Amino acid sequence: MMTFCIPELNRSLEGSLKQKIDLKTKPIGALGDLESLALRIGLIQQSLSPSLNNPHILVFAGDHGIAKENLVNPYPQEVTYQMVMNFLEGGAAINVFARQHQLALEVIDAGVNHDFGDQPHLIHAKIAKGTANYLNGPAMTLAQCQQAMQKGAELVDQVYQRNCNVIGFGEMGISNTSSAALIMHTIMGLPLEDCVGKGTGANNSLQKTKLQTLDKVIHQHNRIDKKNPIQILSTFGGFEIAQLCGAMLQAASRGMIILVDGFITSAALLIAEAIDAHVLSYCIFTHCSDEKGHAAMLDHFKAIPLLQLGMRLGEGSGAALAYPIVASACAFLNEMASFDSAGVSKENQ
Ligand SMILES: O=C(O)c1ccc[n+]([C@@H]2O[C@H](COP(=O)([O-])O)[C@@H](O)[C@H]2O)c1
Ligand SMILES: Cc1cc2nc[nH]c2cc1C
Repeated sequence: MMTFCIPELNRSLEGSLKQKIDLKTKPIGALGDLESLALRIGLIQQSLSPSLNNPHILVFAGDHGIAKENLVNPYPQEVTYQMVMNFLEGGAAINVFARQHQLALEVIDAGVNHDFGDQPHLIHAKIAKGTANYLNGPAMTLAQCQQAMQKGAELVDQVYQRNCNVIGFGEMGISNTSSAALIMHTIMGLPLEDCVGKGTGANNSLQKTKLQTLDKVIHQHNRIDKKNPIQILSTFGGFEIAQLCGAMLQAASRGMIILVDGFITSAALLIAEAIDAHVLSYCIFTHCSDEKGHAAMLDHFKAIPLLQLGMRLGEGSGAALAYPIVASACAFLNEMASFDSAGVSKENQ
């Protein structure tokens, strides 16, 4: 069993960071949420002059046994590997946004049901060619789950060793909104219908079948221990979700800034939080996805997302889009003049 050691956020610089922010040439609080963002970045890095180094987006891809039945997913399973090829060729939304904002992008085969052969730019971390169908039993064994978490952690360490201190996580996996909904329902205890949404675009009829199918899955696994996050992850998870979970825990252990994307990455974070709640201190919630359930998840994390654009794509797209805002928070803290340095008068009330 792997262990993570996430340091509790040291708040000793909070007062001086707040003072530095308040002394910038602006009315108190006028940079709104950018100010709390700057404070969070300073606390994570334990610095009054933080810096964002070698930002990365890691996209984990995996397939799901349930997808073959077409009961929960509008798109067929092969779209997962086809989109991985698209990522490698540079044509997906995440490629465009990562290029635009100069973010390094890594694509990981966590468990896609395809032989990619020799793809030099793909990170080969396949646990198996897709999970088992959770209608019949757990999606993966405990050993596979731990192996996946370990692999996710190792990949973060490799990026950390390249001097990266800010990392966004994305995913690709047909049917993974179903895994995320099952995890959300089990951990948060909300009714299943509040957790199940349209995913890639289920129509009303498919959404009904999706809900009925996932209700069956919940009944099938009604003896699950709701206090055992690894059991929940191995029962409902995808390999990409398990790698994300290990990756997030390791990133927090290394004191990195974590950019959380949408519904599925947030479900991975629910598991990570249940393993070590300190992980949340290192997270920046980049956007509120349009997927039903994400807003409630963000409330659970007490998160104020940076963006709300009605997006429900995944791939880390929200994290990439929000990166310039995070960079601006860091930049104003470092570069803005203070009232004293610029000779501007302070308020007189
Ligand atoms: O990130 C999100 O909030 C999000 C919301 C809906 C769908 N997705 C993406 O859509 C895929 C899963 O959708 P589905 O309908 O096959 O469960 C998967 O590849 C996700 O990246 C992602
Ligand atoms: C085309 C397509 C692109 C995606 N990117 C993330 N999930 C996706 C699902 C589909 C179907």
